[in-house]
Amino acid sequence: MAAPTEFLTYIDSKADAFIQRLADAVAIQSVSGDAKRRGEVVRMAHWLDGQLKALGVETKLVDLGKHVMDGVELDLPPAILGSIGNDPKKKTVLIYGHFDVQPANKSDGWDTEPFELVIKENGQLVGRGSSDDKGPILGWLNVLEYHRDNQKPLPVNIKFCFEGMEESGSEGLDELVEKESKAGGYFEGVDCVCISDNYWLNDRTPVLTYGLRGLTYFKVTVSGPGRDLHSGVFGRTVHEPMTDLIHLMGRLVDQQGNILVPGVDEMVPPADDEEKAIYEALDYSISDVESAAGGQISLTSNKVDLLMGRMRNPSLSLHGIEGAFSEPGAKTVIPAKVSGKFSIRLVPPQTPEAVNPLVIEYLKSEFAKLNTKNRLEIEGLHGGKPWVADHKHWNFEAAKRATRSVYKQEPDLTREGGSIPVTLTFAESLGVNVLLLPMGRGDDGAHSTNEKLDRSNFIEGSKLLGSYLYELAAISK
Ligand SMILES: NCC(=O)N[C@@H](Cc1c[nH]cn1)C(=O)O
Ligand SMILES: [Zn+2]
Ligand SMILES: [Zn+2]
Repeated sequence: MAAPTEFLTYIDSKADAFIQRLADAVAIQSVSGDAKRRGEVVRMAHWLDGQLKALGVETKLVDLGKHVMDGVELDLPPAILGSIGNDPKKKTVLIYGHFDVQPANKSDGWDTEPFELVIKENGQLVGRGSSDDKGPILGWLNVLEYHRDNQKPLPVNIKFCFEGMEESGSEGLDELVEKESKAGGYFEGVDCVCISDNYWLNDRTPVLTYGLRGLTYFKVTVSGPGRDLHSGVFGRTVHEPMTDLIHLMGRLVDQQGNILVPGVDEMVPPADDEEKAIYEALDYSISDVESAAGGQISLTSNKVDLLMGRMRNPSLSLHGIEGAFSEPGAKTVIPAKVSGKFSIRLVPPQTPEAVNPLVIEYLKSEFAKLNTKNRLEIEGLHGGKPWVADHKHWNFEAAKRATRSVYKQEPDLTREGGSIPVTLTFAESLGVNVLLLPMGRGDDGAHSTNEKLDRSNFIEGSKLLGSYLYELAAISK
């Protein structure tokens, strides 16, 4: 059953108001990884809660307790649970999204202020969180607004689960999901789950996503001197922490992306011809990755190898060094304590539990080879397992039908290189199918500078989310 035509025209007619609401959401600097902005994440939770209530959703804010970040104890932002519709004859879908965002500062290289949504002439809506994940969350609100304004019943019952810590390890959420998935819990009766929090492969073909990579994130600290030192006084006189750390970081991954930690790449069985044919059929090219990356830097010119690198192979990325001199100028310092940050994206059968001991043992043995008198500390910051779903399930079929009706295109079926750790928790705790139904394009620049969501993806994407609910209602289980 396609969505009513008046729903589609309503979404078009309200486009400017919907974009203004996105601007209001982007203006709240809900950076979960920045202790100083924790109040903004909480403010975002209250803003979203108010929006949901105004649209007829019964909500509750759930206190997730406290956690320690960078040595400071902080209150976790509340999760929002919501419910609208309770008709036993209708299916119940659980919708997840996150209202926190990655850090962003204009000085990182943004052309405009990251927390002021800019509407560009080419239709791009530029601002932190526009695509990841405020735009998609607001897409669901746009759907609710049509039903409220036109006094139309929703075709399905909806439960919502929105969190404010996804970009920082989803602290506290697994426990909540596990608890509420039990008999008598908030999620009782849920038939399927839908998450809109990833991206198309390119800028033209919609996708449905049935896999995510897992993640394990490390902080490796090398320290020795009692304070920062003058390199003219102490250079070639003491063991320098930065020299040791750079050596360790340089021993993790090679220039072709091969992971040098023994046993990590080897855990993953090679793809056979049948699996390679799946990647060959996807609408993707080397120029898609290079234009999205903003440079001619792809690791290979073989499309299948490139897609396997993103979707079904693990990867190790170096993210940064805390404590290193990073200001403009030429300070001649020997930093006393430096912490390298890196993470590994995991694929089945890898798990953080299986991979972490290999990484820790390797770092220790490489450090021992340095014969340094400095100290090494290794911390696992957060992690999550990879997830793969059955894409032949009726939940995916409903999304396929909705994609055909809104975009007049057949969606590609993809596995995503990123991670949404709670996805597997939903799948395992509820025992139902989980679908990823992205709104944004592959070149949106999520986590990067000048993150954007195209106006057409926001508007057509809102139609897609609504149409999916109608197709879900109509499809046989
Ligand atoms: N849109 C999903 C997403 O961006 N997820 C993050 C999760 C994460 C983990 N640690 C920091 N962020 C991702 O990087 O994949
Ligand atoms: Zn996200
Ligand atoms: Zn993200």
